[in-house]
This record gives sequence, C-alpha cells and structure tokens, in this order.
Amino acid sequence: MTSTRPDPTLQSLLNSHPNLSYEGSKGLVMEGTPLADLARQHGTPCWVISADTLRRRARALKDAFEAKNLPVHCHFAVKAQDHQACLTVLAQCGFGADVVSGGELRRALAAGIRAQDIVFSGIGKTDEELELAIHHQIGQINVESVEELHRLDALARKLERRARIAFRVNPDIDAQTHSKITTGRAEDKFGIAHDTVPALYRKTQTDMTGVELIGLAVHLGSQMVTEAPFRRGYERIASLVRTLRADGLHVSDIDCGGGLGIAYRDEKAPPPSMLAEVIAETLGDLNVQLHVEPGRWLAAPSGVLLARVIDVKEAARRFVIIDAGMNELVRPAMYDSWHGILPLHTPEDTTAGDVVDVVGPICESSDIFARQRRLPSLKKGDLVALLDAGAYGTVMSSTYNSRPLAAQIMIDGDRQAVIRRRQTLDELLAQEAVPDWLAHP
Ligand SMILES: Cc1ncc(COP(=O)(O)O)c(C=O)c1O
Ligand SMILES: N[C@@H](CCCC[NH3+])C(=O)O
Repeated sequence: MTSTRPDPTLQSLLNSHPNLSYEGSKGLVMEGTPLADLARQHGTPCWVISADTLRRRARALKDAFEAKNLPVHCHFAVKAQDHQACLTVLAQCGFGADVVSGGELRRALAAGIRAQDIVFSGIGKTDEELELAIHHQIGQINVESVEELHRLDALARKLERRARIAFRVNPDIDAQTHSKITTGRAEDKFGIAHDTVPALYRKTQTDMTGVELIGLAVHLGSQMVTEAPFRRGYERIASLVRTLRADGLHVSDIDCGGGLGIAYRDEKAPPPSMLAEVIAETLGDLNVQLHVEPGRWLAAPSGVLLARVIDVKEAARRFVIIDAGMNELVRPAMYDSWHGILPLHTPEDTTAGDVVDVVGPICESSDIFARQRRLPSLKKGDLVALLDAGAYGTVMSSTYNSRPLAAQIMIDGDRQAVIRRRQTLDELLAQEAVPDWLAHP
C-alpha cells in the first residue's frame, strides 16, 4: 500500500475481475446479483461469496492439470475460507481438504469431505489433534519435525493404528512473496530441513511401526506470483525422491502445497496452467500420486466485503470512513496488502474521481484500506465493495473494538442465502462471565 506503483484504473480492475460488472441502475453486479440489494437487505459490513465463481475456478484448476494429463488430487486449503457452505461447494467439485487444526479437520468432515481426501498440515499439532486424525484415518498427515514424528508414531501405536504420513520438507527456498507469508526458507519454522530428510526417511521406513511414510510435501509460501520458486522447490523435491529411491526407499505421493497467487492490483499472476506445467516438468516422470493444496486462488476472487460510507472527513487528507474495519479484513493492516475498492452504484465517469484515504472505524492508524487512491466520488451513505475478500477474510476477522462478526451471504445463480448470521452484541456479551466473587464482593 505504501508503494508508488500507479493504481489500476477502475476499468482494468473490472477486466481482471470477470465476475463483476456494472449494469446501469443495478450498479455493481456479481455473477448476476446486484450487490447493493444485498447490502441494503442484510446491512453492512457483510461478506458475499459466489458459489458460481468458486465452482468456475475449481474447474479451471482441475482443467489445467487435466490438460497436462497429470492426475492430481486437489485439496482445498480450509484456512483460506472455512465456511461449511464453501467447503460443500468445493467437495461437490471433487476437492478434498488441507487442514491445519482439529477444528478445520472437523469442519472438512462435517462438510462431507471423505477422511481419505484430507491432508493435515500444521506446524504445531497437539496430541489431541493428531489422535483425531489417526482416529479418522485421514489420507495423510504432513509431519513437520522429528519431534512430531516420534509423538505421532507413539500415539498411533497406542491407538493400534498406522498413520499415513508424508514429510514436509523445508527446501530453503525463498518464495519471493511477503515475508510474513513465506514458509520455505531455512529460518522459517516450517518443515524438516531438506538435507536431513534422507537419513530420517530411511529410519522411519525401516524402524517405525506406527506410521506409514508415503512421501514428501512442500509448501513455499502464499501469494506467489513468479514461477521460479515453484520450479526450484519442486526440483529439490524431485532430486530428493531420486536419492530416496536410489537408496531402496519407497515414495508414492508428493504433495506440492498451495501458494498460487492472484492479481489483487496489477500483479502478473500466472494462471494454473503455469503451475501444472512446472509440476509436469519437474515431478511428472516420477510415477507418484500428486497432490496440491490451493486456497487463495480459488476463494479470494469469489468473495467481496460490502461496506457503507459513514462520513467523508475533510482534513489534511480526504478520509472516506467506511463501516468495515481491520477487524473484518485485516490483510491491509497486517501485510500492507492492496484490495480493489469499487462503488456499488454505477459511476457516471469511470475515469474521474477524488484522491482519498479509505479508512475503517477502528482506533488504529493501521485500519486503512486505501491510501491516496483515486476513486469515483463517494459521499456519506454510499456503498462500496472491497474485492478479493473471499480468502483470508472472514477467517481472520475478530471482534476487536467490540464489533460483532459480520454476516456472510452466499449467492448461487438466482438463489441467495445468509450462510452466517450477523452476530449480535448480546451474543458477544453472553460469552463472557463475571465471577460471582467479583460481581458481589
Ligand atoms: C501448508 C499449506 N498449504 C496450503 C496453503 C494455502 O496457500 P494459498 O492460500 O496461498 O494457496 C498454505 C498457506 O499458505 C499452507 O500453509
Ligand atoms: N493470511 C495470509 C496467507 C497466509 C497463508 C497461510 N499459510 C494472507 O492473508 O495473505
């Protein structure tokens, strides 16, 4: 957000978001549904997610692998968007799940995703979470360390089960993305150092009876928009597989992780065909079952956050104060990330407008969605959409400043449903208890 790169024009934002268009008096329409109608009906702030966009992107991802003749199991990264309705849509598209907690595991199962189609990643899995995964005999647990390996082996033996596992490899490769969402450098907390994998792999396959080690997993980071780190990462995995096999060890599965980025602003985000091509070229001849774990690419463009302008404050800058805050969408505050903002009414002139700061109501200067951005003129009461909010939006929201969680609406063709009710303040307060000894001293 602090960059001096010119902002994309409204027209180029619309071009890069084919599920959004202006239709005269209906204003901004998402997959046939006028967003202003939803905002008026359900109040703001509120999240909207399109089942059609999710399905289309799920299909496009699968098509990219099919075009390369690559049989790849796709597991949606639940952390990006964990709503049961979204998981149901993706399960119906043939997706399994990548989960990182017992909670996400329960969600995936509740949405009808088969245990065998679930991969459990996550740097700090508790004994209880591992036992849950063992109990349900999920497809694969990605082991993050030698310490976790021993814990898992012991737990599985205690439960008289054999857990299917892969080693998450830390390949020491920079994903060329935001430092806070980079996971594959040696200094990052994730995975098992690549040079220690062969010895540990041998020991595990020869000595451990609680686990069945089926292969390797790698995930370099998120919002990756260049090809080189994917290629380097997968080449490293391919070379490890060759080393392991030369040593007589068995490798049947490779999990390529997630990370494929999108164009929030003007990024030259590569399409899934790039990922398919890189995987085909680096891992395609290894005769293994391949897996991917995409999150953002599927969900982000499928959702928007709707908000209303509370006031336009004229000060050193013109501040457009909206009723959504960093407690809803924390990405700009957390990663300085850029999200497109479009008015819900059709602008008279898409090229004109005012240079403004769009800010939320939270008492933090980091609660800012756009800095010195030219937007069509906005006044008190106008409605806006924050784009690409379908991933890492609802899932990262909080009740900071005692703001109840916002509602979430799913649109699907001409149908729509409130898939998450707006939390009430009473519900928020009801979660808290003042001990008797304090209330009545
Ligand atoms: C292990 C793992 N898999 C998959 C993902 C999904 O990443 P993305 O949403 O960037 O596709 C993440 C998040 O970065 C992750 O940590
Ligand atoms: N929360 C991050 C992505 C993290 C990916 C998790 N491994 C974002 O909003 O961009």
